[in-house]
Amino acid sequence: MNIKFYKYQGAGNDFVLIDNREGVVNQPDKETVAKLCDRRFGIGGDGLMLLENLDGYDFKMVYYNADGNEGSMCGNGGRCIVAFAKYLGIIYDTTNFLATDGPHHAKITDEGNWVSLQMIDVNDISKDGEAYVLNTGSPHYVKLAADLAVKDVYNEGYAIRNNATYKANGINVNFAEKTGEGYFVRTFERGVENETYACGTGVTAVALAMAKHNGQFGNISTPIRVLGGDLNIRFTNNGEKFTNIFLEGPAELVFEGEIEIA
Ligand SMILES: N[C@H](CCC[C@H](N)C(=O)O)C(=O)O
Repeated sequence: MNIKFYKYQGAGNDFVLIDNREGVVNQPDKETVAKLCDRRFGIGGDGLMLLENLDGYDFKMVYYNADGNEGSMCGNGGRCIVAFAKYLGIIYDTTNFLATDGPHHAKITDEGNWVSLQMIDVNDISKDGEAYVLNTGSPHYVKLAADLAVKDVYNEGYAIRNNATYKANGINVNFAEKTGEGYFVRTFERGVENETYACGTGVTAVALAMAKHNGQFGNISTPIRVLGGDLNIRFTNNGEKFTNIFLEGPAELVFEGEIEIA
């Protein structure tokens, strides 16, 4: 059977999207997802998303990691599916949709390529040695690093993600380096099991962890550069919890086409 797909990217974090409002795809198996996301044998992407109908919301976001497993929340994917919903004419400039970690509110520009996505509130940030560990919809490990441009992110990230603490459930590993107003961040992603060009829940985790690290309170805005572009995170830290968290950045349709799935 041939299905129509749309390829999006947000700061170089790239996704295959399918309009599943009519149920063209029924819980795709692991092999099908992995093949669609394969850069040589398929379309290529860090993940696959289905946009589905859901009462009470504009749509539901169903997210799979590139390895075929259903993932936790994906921040850049969330921004891309908002741009997709606008492209399909489901929303105009604001939306409320449901993802695996709960309801999300987002705003999108008229041109449809800049999305501000509200993320879940965060109460707990724990420590693992010098690193910070927190859940921004997906689990993240955040560590400050020097000379990040030349760091071996694959091997160091792989070793942390597969150590005794994290091996069973996995974790996304972010390295952050202070630059000017903000940070430069590189991420090894669980479920892709490789470095990606950007990770939305990851840069959100970095911004929150660094506010804790630096003892910053009140309304904070943190610009973050990643391999695939620039993102911004706005939030409030009252000392006990982080609220009003918004992940902001580009989301673009790259191409669309048809592919045969079993
Ligand atoms: N790229 C995503 C994260 C995907 C989550 C996935 N790697 C997992 O932990 O299941 C983002 O922009 O937030």
